Amino acid sequence: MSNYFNTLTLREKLEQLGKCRFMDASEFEDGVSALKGKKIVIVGCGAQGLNQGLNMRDSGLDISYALRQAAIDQKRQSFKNATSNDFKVGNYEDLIPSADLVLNLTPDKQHTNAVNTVMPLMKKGATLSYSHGFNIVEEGMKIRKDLTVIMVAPKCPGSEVREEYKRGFGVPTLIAVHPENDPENKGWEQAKAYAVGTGGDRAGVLASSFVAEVKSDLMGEQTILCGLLQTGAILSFDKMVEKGIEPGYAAKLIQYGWETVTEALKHGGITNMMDRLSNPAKVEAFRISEELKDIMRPLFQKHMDDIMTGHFSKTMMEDWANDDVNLLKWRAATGETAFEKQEITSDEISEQEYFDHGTLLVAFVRAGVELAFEAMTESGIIEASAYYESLHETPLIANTIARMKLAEMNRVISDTAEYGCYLFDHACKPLLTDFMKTVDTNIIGKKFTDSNEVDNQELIRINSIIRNHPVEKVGAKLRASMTAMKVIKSA
Ligand SMILES: NC(=O)C1=CN([C@@H]2O[C@H](COP(=O)(O)OP(=O)(O)OC[C@H]3O[C@@H](n4cnc5c(N)ncnc54)[C@H](OP(=O)(O)O)[C@@H]3O)[C@@H](O)[C@H]2O)C=CC1
Ligand SMILES: CC(=O)[C@](C)(O)C(=O)O
Ligand SMILES: [Mg+2]
Ligand SMILES: [Mg+2]
Repeated sequence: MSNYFNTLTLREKLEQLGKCRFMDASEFEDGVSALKGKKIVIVGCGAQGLNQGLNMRDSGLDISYALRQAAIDQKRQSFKNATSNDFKVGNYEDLIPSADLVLNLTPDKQHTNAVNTVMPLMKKGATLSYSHGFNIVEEGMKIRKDLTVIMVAPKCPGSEVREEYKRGFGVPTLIAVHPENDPENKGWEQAKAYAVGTGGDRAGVLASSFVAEVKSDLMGEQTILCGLLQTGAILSFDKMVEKGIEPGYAAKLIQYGWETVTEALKHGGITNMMDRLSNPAKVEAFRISEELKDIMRPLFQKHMDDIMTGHFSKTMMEDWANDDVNLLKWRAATGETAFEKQEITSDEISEQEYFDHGTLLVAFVRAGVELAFEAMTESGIIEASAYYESLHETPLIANTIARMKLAEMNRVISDTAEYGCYLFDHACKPLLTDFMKTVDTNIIGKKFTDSNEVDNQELIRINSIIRNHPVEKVGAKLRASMTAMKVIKSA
């Protein structure tokens, strides 16, 4: 097996990277009918497996779980997840041969192994599905020619896939059909029905490609979504403690601060998030975020380049082959950080105080979202995809930090995302050493200033730069269509 992306010609690479079409609601009018009555078997019952299955069953589909015999015998978490939710569970021999659609929702590092075990048992003409294209794109997995290969990739953690569905909504989703495996021309119909089953169609579906999904997904999770939130959390916490802010307060300001400031981002983009600051604090946050962008731009570009060349996946796969030595070491080290161990105060922090005392957090988010968006679009990823992978998903990841700090984020995201998150964090912290020396409690921990004096011309100039960034333009369009979909639903 070899890297599939690297076997493509430049023309083919650009064509695949540029696949991104926002699908119209009318394209989902057939609902789940292409999968109605079909036997859908999910392999793996973890973060995505359980939550996608719950949604699809509620949408009227026939779901069961194929688990490894050992997981059944030992009643492992996957077995408990499935049986406690009254799903039918069996081993591969029991369930795979009669499956019309097999959803491979095992961790990426297990895909080659899992697919090689499952594929010989699959009936002729069945469909194999992924929620992340790593195995196909980075490992070059070849699938039997009679099988259809599709992808339905929710742009968020598994826990939020379920929460959004229960709210009557869904999460933006990328769908794709592997061009090498669509012998009966049924891939798109099935992928669309699957996206309706998980509720994704209510939030927005992009007709994408395996290539575009993998390259953008890896970039988002390593940089703004997980990596930068981790780096920003640790550095901001340490700085506050060093400057005498009460540690319990500092930890709470970070744990819930990301969630609070990115909630404003979710509703009205960077413009609205920055507007929640006082005018002088906004001017300062803008200045700092410009500085942060200059410092971190080379690192964001390096992550994008290493993802494109296959260097990232090659080195991560070396760690897989080495029993995850680095992943496990880095996970343990994260658990030992002062931020992670600090108990938070029970004192209340008002919503506005998170902004007023968190100027630096806002600056980190603006810098990270814009840099990730810019690095992706400069490399051929289309804007809507880049928006979902940078701005849209940041609040969903911030929600996991609010629940139980970085440990919870790193537990819920995939192992692939977690590995890339640590990689970025370890490179980013030293880059910011000099910058952090300039940081004081006026931008993290306390209010920037009590005055509201500001230069009109300066404010106008800054507002215009913020509002005219391409992520704001595409964001306004995509958010408008999400609201529209919600309205249709409740009518
Ligand atoms: N985590 C997330 O939020 C997101 C994940 N994805 C993608 O979804 C896929 C699944 O990831 P995720 O949900 O994080 O995975 P998890 O680690 O949460 O779950 C993995 C499940 O697979 C089972 N499993 C592990 N190894 C094997 C194996 N060799 N053979 C069969 N089953 C195995 C485990 O059960 P047991 O060990 O008990 O057998 C467990 O139930 C990945 O492709 C990931 O990139 C996409 C978007 C977001
Ligand atoms: C949650 C998600 O979409 C990630 C970050 O891509 C992942 O967990 O792999
Ligand atoms: Mg993702
Ligand atoms: Mg991912």
